[in-house]
Amino acid sequence: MSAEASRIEAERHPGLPARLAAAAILNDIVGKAHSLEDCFSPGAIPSRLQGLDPRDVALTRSIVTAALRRLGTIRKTLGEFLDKGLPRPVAHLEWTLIAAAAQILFLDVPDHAAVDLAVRATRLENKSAPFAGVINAVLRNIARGRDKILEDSDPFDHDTPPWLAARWRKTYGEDLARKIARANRDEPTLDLTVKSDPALWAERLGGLVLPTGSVRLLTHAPIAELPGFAEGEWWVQDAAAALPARLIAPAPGARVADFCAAPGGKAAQLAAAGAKVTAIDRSAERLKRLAANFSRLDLHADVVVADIVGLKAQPFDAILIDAPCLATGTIRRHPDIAWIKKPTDIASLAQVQARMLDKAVELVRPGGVIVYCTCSLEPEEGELQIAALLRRNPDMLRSKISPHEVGDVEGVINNEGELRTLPCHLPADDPRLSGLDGFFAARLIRRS
Ligand SMILES: C[S@@+](CC[C@H](N)C(=O)[O-])C[C@H]1O[C@@H](n2cnc3c(N)ncnc32)[C@H](O)[C@@H]1O
Repeated sequence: MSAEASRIEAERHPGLPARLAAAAILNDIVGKAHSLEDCFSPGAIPSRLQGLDPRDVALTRSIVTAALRRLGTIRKTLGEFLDKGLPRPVAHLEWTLIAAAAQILFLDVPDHAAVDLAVRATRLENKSAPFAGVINAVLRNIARGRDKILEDSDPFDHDTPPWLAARWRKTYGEDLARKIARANRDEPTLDLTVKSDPALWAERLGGLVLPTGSVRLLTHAPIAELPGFAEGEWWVQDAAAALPARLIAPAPGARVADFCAAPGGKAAQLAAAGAKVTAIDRSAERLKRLAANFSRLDLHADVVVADIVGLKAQPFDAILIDAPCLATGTIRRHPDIAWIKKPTDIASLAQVQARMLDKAVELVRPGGVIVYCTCSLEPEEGELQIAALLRRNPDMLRSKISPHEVGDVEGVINNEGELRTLPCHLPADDPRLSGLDGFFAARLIRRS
């Protein structure tokens, strides 16, 4: 089919552009390791969303997210119905199948629409058109076998990459590793950090106040349209991500550095608590987002574009390090992470984290505090990193975190007095309101 004929076909079938975009984005993410956020950002290259209206963009995102959350289950199912696979010249049809299977199995899309649009997408290209019958048959089989497919699907055995499953089993044991995988399957809530009066904002927004002080909502409304956003009364931040900055509890006017500050959720907490914040990040682009967030929130920080490792500055009273990491604690929110990160990434990230910790030890005043955190479930980026720092620096001591400081949430403080939240923590009667991102945090004090 010519490009013009394809355009006309897409116009005649309003759901088609979103399906084409979903298949292309899945290929960009899983095949080429682009991140989910990048693919949906306004400057995405390549842009798959051009010409789509906001409803289609939202549908595309739902399809991609559902497919990534359950990619292992979908691929296993396709393998059963397509035992010889797809010939190399049309291998990209796997993404059309995956996007359609995600709609059939996990979204509220009528089977006939999902199948029909996948078949139409297949017919758009001359080389794939002869496979329209195969695509139709496979997807109809999936629709017929839905109940059994869902019953047999296991979040740990099928939807967690084997290398991550093996790591979590070793670190957390079989039972907890399975609970983490189970929690990663669920759509996360929207958590907000409010400047003040969480009870009032929970009431206005129809949410609830968590024991940690965050406000939790179930909504798919555009964030900017929610009450209080334009007035700068709150910002979006997972409830676990809101804990590390609280551990600093700065005195009014204390000089606090936020190493790796952008886009600024934790820096905003420190500024709102009365600290004089220096927000440092090496990404000028991400710091623009921090500046925009601070302007909306009417907060102030000194913003510095710099690589932490070579940073020169006067000593600080406290330093927060939210180090770059594998981010395996945030798979609920970013299911792409499970498929684009590699075990070999850990060693290089751990090296950068150790250098940032050493820089913080150099730049914190005697008696000052360092809080180190990562949103990783991997001990090399958390517990082991701190144990190694304490071995290297006899001047540094752990300042144990008390359960009371983190809302007495059950099971989140380890024997060393460090914070270790998991996606399966904070269960709720309504399972849709459960869960936390997986965070590690430790608080250290430099001897006077
Ligand atoms: C986990 S994000 C920070 C999130 C932020 N603290 C918040 O709460 O909104 C990690 C940040 O580290 C920054 N980064 C990575 N390596 C860095 C380096 N060597 N020096 C400075 N910033 C770095 C990245 O640009 C990224 O913005």
